[in-house]
Amino acid sequence: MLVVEGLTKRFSNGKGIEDVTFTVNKGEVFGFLGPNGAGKSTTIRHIMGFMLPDQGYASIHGLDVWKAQGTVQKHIGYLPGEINFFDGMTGISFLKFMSGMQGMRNTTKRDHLIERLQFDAATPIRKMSKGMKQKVGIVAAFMHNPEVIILDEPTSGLDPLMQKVFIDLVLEEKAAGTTFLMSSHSFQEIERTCDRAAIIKDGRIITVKNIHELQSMQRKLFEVVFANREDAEQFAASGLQVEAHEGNMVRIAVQGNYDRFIQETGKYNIRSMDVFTQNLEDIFMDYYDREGAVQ
Ligand SMILES: Nc1ncnc2c1ncn2[C@@H]1O[C@H](COP(=O)(O)OP(=O)(O)OP(=O)(O)O)[C@@H](O)[C@H]1O
Repeated sequence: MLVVEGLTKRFSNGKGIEDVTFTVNKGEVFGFLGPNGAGKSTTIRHIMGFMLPDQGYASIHGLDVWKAQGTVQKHIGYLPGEINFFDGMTGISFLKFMSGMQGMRNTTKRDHLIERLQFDAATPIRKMSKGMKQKVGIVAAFMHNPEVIILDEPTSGLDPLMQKVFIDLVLEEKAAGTTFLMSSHSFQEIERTCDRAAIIKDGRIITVKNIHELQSMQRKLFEVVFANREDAEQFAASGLQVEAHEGNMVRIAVQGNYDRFIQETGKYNIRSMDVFTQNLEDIFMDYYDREGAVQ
């Protein structure tokens, strides 16, 4: 459905993207992950046909996004990373304007989305918070039932409840066969929605992983408090990866395989247990540190 092949753009400051290549199949949700400045938005702007690459191309439905910009954009819903709407409009007047551009008359889906995202669309955009603007942008990207939806950090500015609503929306559209490309810093969002994800750093794709591989890259820290000190000591000496040990508390790092951790904890009387999950940035950094060179 979406093909990105050798996409290269060098800005005059030496930054940009280099030989970015991946494909997204119909009905797939494809994540695009990487630290700030890695090249996610630049790649997405090329896919939208807003920028002419120095080399390579992107195509949707077999149509080159640059050459067939007008046709291709009819199939796409797009949420930009930085939303600059027409400040003079209200949310609803902006959405009506966008529907007009898309030649869309049926407003059922638009109204349904506004209801799901719970915001007052009559508010002037200049008075909207970042989260509210983000909601307007999400409605604009979804409301015309596009075949492909491209989202640049869709949940930045949304509270946890709305992030969940957004995830549900993506899953519903995915079930209906919509194809997604989504850049994100949120592991939960990627984990809950994506089939595969590309990791980009310094303008280059480092790797493309399926969601299970990605999950196995995630390290979790378990902070276990034992009923007595001796148990804590024995547990800490059991060969698991101990990050900290103080009195009755032992903090263990687990990556991928939980079996041994569960076996060991099962032997003792435990008073409490907390789990801390690594965020995406930490996973990238760990990954780059370990892998070093580009794969
Ligand atoms: N028009 C431009 N002119 C010059 N440099 C640019 C331009 N657009 C982007 N860059 C640079 O290219 C690199 C990639 O930027 P890009 O916005 O694609 O990163 P990103 O992965 O989307 O980051 P973030 O997570 O912060 O949104 C950055 O170093 C950025 O400063």
